[in-house]
Amino acid sequence: MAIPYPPHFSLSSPETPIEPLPLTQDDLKKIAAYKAVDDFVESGMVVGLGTGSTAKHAVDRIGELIQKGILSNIVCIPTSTRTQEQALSLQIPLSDLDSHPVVDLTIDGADEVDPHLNLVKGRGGSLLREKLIESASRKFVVVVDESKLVKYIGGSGLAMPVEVVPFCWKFNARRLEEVFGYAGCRAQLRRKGGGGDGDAYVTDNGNYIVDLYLERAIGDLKAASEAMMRMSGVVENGMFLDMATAVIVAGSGGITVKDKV
Ligand SMILES: O=C[C@H](O)[C@H](O)[C@H](O)COP(=O)(O)O
Repeated sequence: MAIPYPPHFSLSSPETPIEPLPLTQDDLKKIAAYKAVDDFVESGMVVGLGTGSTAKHAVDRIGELIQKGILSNIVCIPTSTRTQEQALSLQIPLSDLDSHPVVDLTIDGADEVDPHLNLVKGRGGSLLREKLIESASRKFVVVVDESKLVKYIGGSGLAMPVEVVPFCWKFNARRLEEVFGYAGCRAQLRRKGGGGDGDAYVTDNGNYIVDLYLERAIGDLKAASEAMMRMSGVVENGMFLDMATAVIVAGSGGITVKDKV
């Protein structure tokens, strides 16, 4: 059941009642991200910082609570250079997995969430560092607006990202199309600016991304993920299976928290 929004997201007050404006998608992202920080982050923790337009709000909130002295003795591990820059600008103390191999909690967004809390991630290009840090996390809390909920992985019809080495990327793109031909797979190199003829988009790790577009369900997700990871030159894939411990969904009717069962 959805929980109504907390008071600090209220758009009106008894003193100054106003006609509530409809919440934008970014408002919903912020609501989910703030709830995750307020409910899960505690002083003394090692916290993984996700990447993307939803995770950005969580990083802002952590920075704010540190500045106010509400959170202390925290060290954070960013999942991308973009998040690292944001955290540095907020004076959030940073570390990495080499120094802190066990992470208490990571908060991150997702591109798709299925009913079993399996995820697609990486449309922002940060899947490899995200999977590394989220796999090392005791808790992995996902924050999304309701548009990210899908019936099955790939069900949005949008990209399923696969990070590949630049060397012979076309060969690997063709192999991915062949292996997932039964799901009507089309593989496309991600390019800067999203156009069809620009330079290849390059990840923080110097790799390329091949986006898979599926016409039908890919079937056994674990088998599909393993099939990708068996290909030389495939570095990581955007399916995050059985990793999320909780998903916070903000929708027009309120916040829903889905826990892993
Ligand atoms: O690489 C990017 C990440 O996996 C993001 O967490 C994911 O793409 C969701 O991003 P957003 O919150 O901007 O929709």
